[in-house]
Amino acid sequence: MTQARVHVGGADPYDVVIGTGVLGELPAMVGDRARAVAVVHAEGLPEIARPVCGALEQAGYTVHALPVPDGEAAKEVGVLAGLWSSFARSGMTRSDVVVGVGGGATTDLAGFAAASWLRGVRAVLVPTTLLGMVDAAVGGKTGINVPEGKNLVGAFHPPAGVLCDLTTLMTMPREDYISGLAEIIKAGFIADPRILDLVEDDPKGAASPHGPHTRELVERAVRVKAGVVSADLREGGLREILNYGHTLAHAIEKAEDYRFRHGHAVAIGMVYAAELSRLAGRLPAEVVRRHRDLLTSVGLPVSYAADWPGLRATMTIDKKSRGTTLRFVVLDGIAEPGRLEGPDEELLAAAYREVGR
Ligand SMILES: NC(=O)c1ccc[n+]([C@@H]2O[C@H](COP(=O)([O-])OP(=O)(O)OC[C@H]3O[C@@H](n4cnc5c(N)ncnc54)[C@H](O)[C@@H]3O)[C@@H](O)[C@H]2O)c1
Ligand SMILES: O=C(O)C(=O)C[C@@H](O)[C@H](O)[C@H](O)COP(=O)(O)O
Ligand SMILES: [Zn+2]
Repeated sequence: MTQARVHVGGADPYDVVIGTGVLGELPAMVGDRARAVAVVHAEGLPEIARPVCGALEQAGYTVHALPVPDGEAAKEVGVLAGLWSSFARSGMTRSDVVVGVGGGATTDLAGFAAASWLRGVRAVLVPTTLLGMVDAAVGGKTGINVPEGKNLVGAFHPPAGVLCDLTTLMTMPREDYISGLAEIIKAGFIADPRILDLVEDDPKGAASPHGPHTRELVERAVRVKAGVVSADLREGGLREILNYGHTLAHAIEKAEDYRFRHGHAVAIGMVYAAELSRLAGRLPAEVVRRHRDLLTSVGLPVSYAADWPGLRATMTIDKKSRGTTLRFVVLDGIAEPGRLEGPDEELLAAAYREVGR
C-alpha cells in the first residue's frame, strides 16, 4: 500500500508518514548521530513494541526498551521520574533519541521525557491509536497531568518524525477507537467539513478501522493539525482552534480522576462550546444539532451530569485563560472558529444546562 507523507513546517520541520509497513522509515528519523535509543512504550503493547525495537537493533542502535503503564496512568510525575533514572542508567546523551510507542498518553509522556532530558533530546513518535495518529503525536505538545489538572506540566517539543502504521489500529478496543474519532470530528468542525460529510455518510464505517474511509479520515485530520501547528507551534493564537471543546473536556477528565476517555470528554465539550456559541448568538441551532447527531451516530456521548460549580472552578486554570478571564474556542459557523472572551457566568451555566443530564 502506498504511504502518505504530511509535512509539518516551522522552525523544526518533520514528516508524518501514514500507511502500512512504515517502520522502514524509523532509522532515518532517528538519525545517524544516535548510539542509544530509549523505546518508551505502553506496557500492554509488547507485540507492537517488539518490531520497533527489532528495526532499531537491526539498524545498529543500542536499544533500551522502557515499558510504562498503559493509558493515562503514564502521564504522572512518578512515571516521568522513573524514565529520567532509566535514561541516566542507560547513559543517554544529547545525541541519543527517545522513541515513543503507544497511544496519546504514552507519546505525551515520551515526548516530555525527551523534552526534559538534558534540556532536550530528539524524539520520534510511533502512535498506535487513532487519537495518537490524528492528534497527540503531531504538533509537539508534550506533558503530564497533576492532581490539580490535565496537562498542566509540559513543553512544546516537536518530534523529529511521526510514523503512523494503520495496521496497529486493528487491535484497538472499540471505545478507544471511537474516542479518537472525536478529535477527527473536531478537525471537521474547525477546518475540514469534508470530514463531517464522510462520517455522516457512513457512521458505522467511520467507527471502525476497517471502514472504507479510515485512511482518508486520518490523513485529513493530520493535514488540519499539520497546517495549524506549522503556522503557530507555541499557541500564540491560531493553534487555540485545536482546543475546541477542550475547556470543559479537561474539567470532566479531572472530575473523573482521568478515567474518562479524552475523546469522549471532548465530544461533550464540543457540544458545550457549540451551545455557548448559539447562546451568544453566533451559531445557528442547526449546527449545534449537527454536533449532537454526528457524535451520537458514532457512539460518542453528548451529555454529562456532574456538579457545575466544580467543573466551572477547574475551567479557571485552562491554558487559554488570561488572568481571571476565561477564553473559549467557539464557532461562528462550520470551519469558522472564533473566540469567546470572558463570557458572563449566566451564559456559562446556561450552556451547561443544555449539556447536563
Ligand atoms: N499532545 C497532544 O497534542 C494531544 C492531543 C490529543 C490528545 N492528547 C492526549 O492523548 C491522550 C489520549 O490518547 P489515546 O486516546 O491514544 O489514549 P491512551 O494513550 O490512553 O490509549 C488508550 C488505551 O489503548 C491502548 N492501546 C494503544 N494502542 C493500542 C493498539 N494498537 N491496540 C490495542 N490497544 C492499544 C493503550 O495501551 C491504552 O490502554 C490523553 O492523555 C490526551 O490528553 C494529546
Ligand atoms: O494540539 C493542540 O494544540 C491541541 O489543543 C490538541 C488537543 O486535542 C489536545 O488534547 C491537547 O493536548 C490539549 O492541549 P492543552 O494545551 O489544552 O493541554
Ligand atoms: Zn484533545
